[in-house]
Amino acid sequence: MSIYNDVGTIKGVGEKTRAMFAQCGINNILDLLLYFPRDYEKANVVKDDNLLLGEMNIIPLIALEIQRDYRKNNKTITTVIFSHNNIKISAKWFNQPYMKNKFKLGQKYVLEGKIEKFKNIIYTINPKIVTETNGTEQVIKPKYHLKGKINDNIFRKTILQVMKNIRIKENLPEDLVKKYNLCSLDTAIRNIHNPINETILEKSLERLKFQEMFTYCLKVNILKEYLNKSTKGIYFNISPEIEELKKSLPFELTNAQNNVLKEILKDQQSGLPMNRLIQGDVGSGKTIVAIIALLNAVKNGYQVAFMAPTEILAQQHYNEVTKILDKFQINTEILTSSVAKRKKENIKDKLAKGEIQIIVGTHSLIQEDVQFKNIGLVIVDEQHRFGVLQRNKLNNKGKNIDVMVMSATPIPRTLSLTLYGDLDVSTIDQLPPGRQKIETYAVNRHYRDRVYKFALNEVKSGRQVYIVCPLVEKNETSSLCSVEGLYEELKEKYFSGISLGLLHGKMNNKDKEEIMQKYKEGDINILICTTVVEVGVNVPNATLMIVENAERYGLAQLHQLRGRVGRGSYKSYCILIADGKSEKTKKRMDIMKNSNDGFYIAEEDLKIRGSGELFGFRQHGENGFLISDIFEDIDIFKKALLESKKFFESKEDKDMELREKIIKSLEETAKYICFN
Ligand SMILES: Nc1ncnc2c1ncn2[C@@H]1O[C@H](COP(=O)(O)OP(=O)(O)OP(=O)(O)O)[C@@H](O)[C@H]1O
Repeated sequence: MSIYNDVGTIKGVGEKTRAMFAQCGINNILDLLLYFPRDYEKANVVKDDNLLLGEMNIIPLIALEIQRDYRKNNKTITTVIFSHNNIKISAKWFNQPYMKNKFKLGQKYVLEGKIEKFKNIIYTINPKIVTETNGTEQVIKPKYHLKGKINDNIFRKTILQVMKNIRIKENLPEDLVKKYNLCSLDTAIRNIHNPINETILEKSLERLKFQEMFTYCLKVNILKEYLNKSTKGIYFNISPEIEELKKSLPFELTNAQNNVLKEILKDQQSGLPMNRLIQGDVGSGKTIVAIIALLNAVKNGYQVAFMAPTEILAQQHYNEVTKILDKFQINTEILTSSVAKRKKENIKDKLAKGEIQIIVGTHSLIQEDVQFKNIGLVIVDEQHRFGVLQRNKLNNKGKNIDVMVMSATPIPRTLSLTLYGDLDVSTIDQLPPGRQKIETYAVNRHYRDRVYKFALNEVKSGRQVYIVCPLVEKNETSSLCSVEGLYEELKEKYFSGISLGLLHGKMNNKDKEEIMQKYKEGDINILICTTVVEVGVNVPNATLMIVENAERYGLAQLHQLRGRVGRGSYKSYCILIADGKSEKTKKRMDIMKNSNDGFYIAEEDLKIRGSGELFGFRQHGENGFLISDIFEDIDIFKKALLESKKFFESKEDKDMELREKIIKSLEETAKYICFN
């Protein structure tokens, strides 16, 4: 069995299942193996008296009594009483009357369920019947982030089938595996999908994270060297239109903006390819600096591409570019997935002929078959993604073009030096004048009434409000707030007669844009949304940001969210509704209350997180890493960085062929883990 075989070749995977896998982007066995779980469900295996209240337990029982069904709140409730070591456990099923037929009095069973206690009654709701427990002390089941009809069971079965027939070869240098006491790649991949116990699971995660970060650092090194070698770039003149543009702005650039601009223009005049990261705190005014760089490249006769991480931001950048550069008569277009097919073809055609000078789009601009006549500068607005691979691809679009990366997330200096090790870094370390401190409060759920009344007052004074929730739809099994649930709850109770808008990632792009546009124009007063608004959205009239379940977010993310207000001259507020009672949550909320400085917050965030939080799963590939979180796994990252440097340097005098082999193997698998 080869890892590049189609999933359809796996025993038990027919056409239908194959199509289901394809919906999740899984086409071959490698895709399947690298589709890591988003979380694990753990259950304690009860032997004698080690029953854990409030936890999932797998527990052997004897059926004592089958009670008659009854109805409550429109639900049929089925109850069977069991005993375990003389403890009575009442198992209840909702709307599953057939469950009682599965038991015979006096017989032994094994059930899996969360065991709770109310007064003197020990009970479990909707437990499952378990057939095997493998004799272990704990059962750990992976949970996957799956789309469409496929479920965890089908996924697990298929993975187990593959594991029977595959051996994964070690591919890290032997001395590294030994030095850090890492488990083998084979063990890691097997246990990530089918953990024997928690210790091995943690070792497996550690190994894969190390590998992912080691590979990442290696790529940064390779890219850096490549960029250093490709010395010939484009020579740009300083166009007189820059001064004209600056004069036409309704504000003066800050010193920090001017300094960064100088660095950019120096790069442009140097005749060497620019590879620069522009960092700045939220609202520091990165966009205008980018637009000036665009203008200069265009006035030197080159085409430019401006890429944003989301469609909303691409649209916003497009509006800003066309507005600010209006009088310079530059042909500017936007290319995103919501552009109609014919128009898209037309734009691509014009780009290839050089008839469009500025193209704004999402990151997919580089994936698509977009050809340029003479591209000279690419600006990448990178959000939280550290896309070395993507940046590498840019080099295929033109010979030694200038690349400018804008990062909207303040990153601790220690990290940015390595994450963006292939780039020169400029920092806009000053906010435009007149910005007021955003007053920040952290409250618990009991203050919600006051918070919403406060929101109402803001709206009555003509301002606008954001309310951010972690979920899109209501989920009966979760106490987290959802966009749809909150909308239902608030629309009559607090906000009747007020225009509310909903915005989340499950909406199609056209609807998202429409809502955002309405909000910008002030037709929507309160926007209830998920973190799709997180980065870069600019609505100066918005003055209140409410974050529900604030304990769920990282500090960098909260800071980004808060940065959506205080963008105009009005006094602005951020209210974090956090229910976590832990010391850590309290500390985190305090940092938010006491500081508005993104770089300081990022450093503090890093300190609090520390190591040992190996379960920091992100959605599949969200920030460019499949399994690692650069903040939470900082300790592993440091080791990987050190070793990658040594590894790279030890290969210094080796020939280019070897280098290219490494790059090729990294890019072919393109998912950080290479099998051989
Ligand atoms: N020097 C300045 N003086 C006054 N206002 C400015 C200045 N520079 C930019 N602005 C304005 O500040 C606002 C924020 O700028 P911009 O959207 O570029 O921020 P940003 O750095 O991209 O922040 P974020 O990362 O939050 O998107 C915009 O409304 C912009 O017009």
